[in-house]
Amino acid sequence: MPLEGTGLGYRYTKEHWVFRKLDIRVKPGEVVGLVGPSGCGKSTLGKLLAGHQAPREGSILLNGVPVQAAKGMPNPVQLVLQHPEQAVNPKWKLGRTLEEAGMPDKILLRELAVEDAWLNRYPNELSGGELQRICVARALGAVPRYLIADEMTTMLDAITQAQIWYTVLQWAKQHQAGILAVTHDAALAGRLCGRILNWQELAG
Ligand SMILES: Nc1ncnc2c1ncn2[C@@H]1O[C@H](COP(=O)(O)OP(=O)(O)OP(=O)(O)O)[C@@H](O)[C@H]1O
Repeated sequence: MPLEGTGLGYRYTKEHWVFRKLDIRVKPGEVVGLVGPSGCGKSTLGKLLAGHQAPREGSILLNGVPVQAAKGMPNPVQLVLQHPEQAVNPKWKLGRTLEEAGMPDKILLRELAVEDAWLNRYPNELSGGELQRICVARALGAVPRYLIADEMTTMLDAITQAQIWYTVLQWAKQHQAGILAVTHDAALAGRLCGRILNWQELAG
């Protein structure tokens, strides 16, 4: 069940293509790092792969068919962003946010050190690291085939970063899910990933 982008092109304005003719393939169970300079288009690519934006050119296929969620089901390609406060509804208590994609099981919540009391709070009542644990729980609770982790732990302290990645990698292994980790941190990518893609090679 590979996730495959072929001949991808995207532009925000008429004049400027962020990238064109980009090919990328991630296999089930693979942990792939994507590194490249600021502004080159990594986050844009992540949004395309997760279906948040449609490519202007090219196709994105999951197991040979266009990526789409079955009716009433969460997207099989989940995206976790760097800033969790931008990814949740500020007016919803976090229990509601978590339930939206299907309540993650208790073991996963415990492994991510999500406390029950947080579910009864609003996003602005948690720290960035606590809120990011909720966002990771929500993404994995959707039981995705692929996780796009876009600078997922960049803003967090080293211990929280390590805890979150440990849980995510264990989960991915158990579920044979693929991961694309977008990061500036080549050392982190080296520790986590079985394969590293350099933007320059990818975008030609
Ligand atoms: N909504 C938008 N409207 C116009 N241009 C945008 C928009 N979002 C991103 N861009 C531009 O598209 C290019 C790629 O942005 P993107 O966020 O994908 O890069 P990135 O590689 O993820 O960068 P960084 O590593 O700094 O997060 C940049 O030149 C950026 O300014």
